[in-house]
Amino acid sequence: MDLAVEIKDLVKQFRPAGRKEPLLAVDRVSINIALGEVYGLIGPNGSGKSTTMKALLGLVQPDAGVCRIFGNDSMRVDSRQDVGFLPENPYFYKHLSGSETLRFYGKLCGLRGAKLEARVKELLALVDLMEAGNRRLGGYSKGMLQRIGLAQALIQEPRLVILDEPTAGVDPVGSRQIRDLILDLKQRGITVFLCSHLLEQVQEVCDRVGIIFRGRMVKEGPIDELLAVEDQTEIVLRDASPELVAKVRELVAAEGSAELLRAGRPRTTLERLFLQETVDRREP
Ligand SMILES: Nc1ncnc2c1ncn2[C@@H]1O[C@H](COP(=O)(O)OP(=O)(O)OP(=O)(O)O)[C@@H](O)[C@H]1O
Repeated sequence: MDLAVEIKDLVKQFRPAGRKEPLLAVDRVSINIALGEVYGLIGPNGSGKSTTMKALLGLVQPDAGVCRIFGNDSMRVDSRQDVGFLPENPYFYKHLSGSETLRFYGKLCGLRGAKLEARVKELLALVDLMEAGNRRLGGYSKGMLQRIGLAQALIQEPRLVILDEPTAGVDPVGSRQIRDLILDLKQRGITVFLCSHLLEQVQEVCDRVGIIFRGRMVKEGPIDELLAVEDQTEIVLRDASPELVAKVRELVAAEGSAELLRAGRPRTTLERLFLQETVDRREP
C-alpha cells in the first residue's frame, strides 16, 4: 500500500515548568494514511492530537518513533514540500486583504508572476471569497478566516493537507462550506489528515478515524465498520400507516427470534434542522 503518512510508535513528552514528572503527551501512537484517504483523529482536549500532527510536520522533535510523509522522514525539511497545513489557531496579518495574504504565502512557496496571480484567484474562488478578496482580514468573520487559512494551506498544490480543527469556532453554515471543501479535496485525490471536535463532520468526511485518549490510540478503523451496530438491522419505511407498523410488530413478535427495538419517526440532527431553518429556507 502506498502511504501518504506513516507514524510509527510515536512518543512525545513535555516537561512543563513547575511540574516534576514529565507529561506524556503522545504514547506509542501509530497511524498509517493511504494515498487519497481522509483520516480523522478525534479525542478529548489535551489528548495529543495537535502534538501528533506537529511531530508529523517536524515541528516538534519526537522522543521516540518515526514519522514519514510520502516515505520521507519528517525531520527532513524537504518532506514538507508537498504538504499544506492549517494550524489550530492560525495567525494572519489583519491589515492584509485575503488576496494579499495568499500572495504572501504563495511567494514564500516560490510562486511568482502570472502563476501566482492565477493560483490566488483560483483559491479565492474555491473557498468562496472572491468578493471579499480585497477586504482586510481584520474585518473577516471566523468562518472566512478559516477558509482563507484553508486556501493558504493549498497554495502550493499539496498532495497532503493537514488540518488541525478546521471548523473551530465556525457556525454550522461555515462548517458545511469547509466540509464541502474537504470533500472536494478528496475528489481530487488529495490526502487529508484532520482533527476536529465536530464529530458529525468527521463522520461525514472521513474514510477512517482514530480515537486518541490520554496520548494513546484506543480505537481505529474504517468509519463504516466502527459505527455499525453488530447485532441490529435498520429498516426505514416511507408513508407507513399505523396498521402496517402494527403488522410488522406482530410479524416480529410471532417470529420470536428477533426483537423490535424501535418503531417511530426517525430524528433529524440539530445541525440539519439549523441549516434547514436558516440558509436553506426558501423565501415564500
Ligand atoms: N509545548 C508544550 N509544552 C508543554 N506541554 C504541552 C505542549 N504542547 C502540548 N502540551 C501538553 O500535551 C498534551 C497534549 O496536548 P495537545 O495539544 O497535543 O492535545 P490536543 O488533543 O490537540 O488538545 P485540544 O483538543 O485541546 O487541541 C496536553 O496536556 C498539553 O497541555
